[in-house]
Amino acid sequence: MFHILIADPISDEGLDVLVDNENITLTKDTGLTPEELENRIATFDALLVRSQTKVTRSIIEKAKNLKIIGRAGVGVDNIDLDAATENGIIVVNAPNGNTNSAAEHTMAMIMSLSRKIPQAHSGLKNHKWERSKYVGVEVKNKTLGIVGLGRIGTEVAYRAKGQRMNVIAYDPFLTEEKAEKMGIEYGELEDVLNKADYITVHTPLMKETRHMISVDAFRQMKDGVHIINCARGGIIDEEALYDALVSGKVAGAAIDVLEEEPFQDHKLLELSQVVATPHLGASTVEAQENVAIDVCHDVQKHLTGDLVKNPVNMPSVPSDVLSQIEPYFHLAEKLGMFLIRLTEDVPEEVNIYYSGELADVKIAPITRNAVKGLLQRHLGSHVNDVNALYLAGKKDITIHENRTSTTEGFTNLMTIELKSKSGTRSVSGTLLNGLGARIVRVDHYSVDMMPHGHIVMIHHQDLPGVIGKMGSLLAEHHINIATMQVDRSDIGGDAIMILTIDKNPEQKELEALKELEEISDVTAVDL
Ligand SMILES: NC(=O)C1=CN([C@@H]2O[C@H](COP(=O)(O)OP(=O)(O)OC[C@H]3O[C@@H](n4cnc5c(N)ncnc54)[C@H](O)[C@@H]3O)[C@@H](O)[C@H]2O)C=CC1
Ligand SMILES: O=C(O)C(=O)COP(=O)(O)O
Repeated sequence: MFHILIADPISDEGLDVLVDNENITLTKDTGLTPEELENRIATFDALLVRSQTKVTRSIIEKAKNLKIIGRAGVGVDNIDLDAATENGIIVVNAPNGNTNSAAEHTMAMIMSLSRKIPQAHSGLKNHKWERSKYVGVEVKNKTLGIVGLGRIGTEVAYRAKGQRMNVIAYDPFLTEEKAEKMGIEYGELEDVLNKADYITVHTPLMKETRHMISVDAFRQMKDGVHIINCARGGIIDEEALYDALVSGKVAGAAIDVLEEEPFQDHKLLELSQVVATPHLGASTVEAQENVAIDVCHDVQKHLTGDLVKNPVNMPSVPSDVLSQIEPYFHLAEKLGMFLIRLTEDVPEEVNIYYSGELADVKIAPITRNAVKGLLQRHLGSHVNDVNALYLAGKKDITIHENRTSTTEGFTNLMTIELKSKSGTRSVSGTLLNGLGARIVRVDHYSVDMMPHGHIVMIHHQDLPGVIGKMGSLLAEHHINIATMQVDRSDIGGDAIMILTIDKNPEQKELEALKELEEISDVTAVDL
């Protein structure tokens, strides 16, 4: 049974996705204080939030059962992503569902600011007919500067063009060609600041964007510029904005978000040239349904073992690519689990070679599964796809991915090589069409075994009678051999025997095998 805590208001249309699942229980408890959330979180498998709940490191560290945090919206600046990743908790968001609403809200703010609609409305409500006080400006032929031309910025650009505005945009991923195609001007941040009559920000809030609109940025702007922030508080330095408004450098500002929310008492709100809404960019019936449905689908997928569509702390995999690579996840994990048993030394370096069909697919998710398998021996079930690479880094294990053309006759081949102080061990595996996963090579020995069950790997000397002795010894211990593979380097030289047996061997049984003089090493692996 999975327990989901809904800590912010999430649309019922989305929750319906989860309600029908008999393995899921939903607990709605919105408005918890950080301390209350910290005290409650331990029993939950999933947490659903919007922007209001701050999911801090201390909450995450108390969340011993938490597997997924779902953000019904775009911005994840309220979630400590590093802490989530370190603790193997996947974070998913709903990046597409509120784009339109946020863009429409931005346009509404631009128009409100230009025509002083909120101020005039509030005058009338106070029984004041003050037509001359609320003379506005047209937006037609004015230049809108967009900082951050992602989903929302792009939609704002198209709408502004519909209002006959000129648009100039800055985004690290915007090229001159793309700008030209969109019929907008391409600029650096400086150009946007210099040329725009209206400046609207649509970047995420991150280290790089915190206070990107600062005293210095305001200095570069035209006198009488209008500022709009429907993205995140903190992108604009609020002190600098206040001063620029008071000095008249900025004619007006429209604010949907501020650094500290809720913000009913902020000094910016005391200025008549500021119009504000309480973080309403995504607050439409449509957007809330969209984001809730998207995020609930992902939460359900993750809890039932499927891959999610919108991971934030892991690269996402398009579904057509996923269908190609998912069959390899199991093989990769088993190869990692097998290989780590072949050394008692601290792993230092892992090289993963992908060849044949595998050389042409997206390999990063397969690598994560291989590393997960490798680390599980020492780190236990705490390791998962989300934190495998992070934990490997923490243990100073370097991971290299390589694509090669050496297929050794297989249509696909994956080899993992593990380096430690005592040397290099390796294992290769393939997916046989219709027959599933096989381990086909261990170090330089060829084998053909299913990566499944109780496996005993024996290094011995290639002499007549060794196999018989081993068989008799196992029989004495009532151990039945299910499959056996043997390979050797040369006649009478080193040889390898891989057995699958019907039960987990006890230590004393392994010790008994080691006592046979022709045997140099015995390793048991449970896959
Ligand atoms: N007020 C509200 O209710 C809402 C606010 N938002 C906010 O809007 C933000 C943008 O949302 P989307 O457009 O969906 O995200 P997005 O990821 O599609 O777009 C963000 C864009 O910012 C650009 N960017 C990043 N760093 C930059 C920098 N230093 N300078 C210029 N551009 C930079 C990125 O390249 C990207 O194109 C979200 O992060 C969220 O915080 C989103 C929805 C509703
Ligand atoms: O999606 C976003 O980033 C938003 O800012 C919307 O926030 P909300 O879900 O309305 O609290």
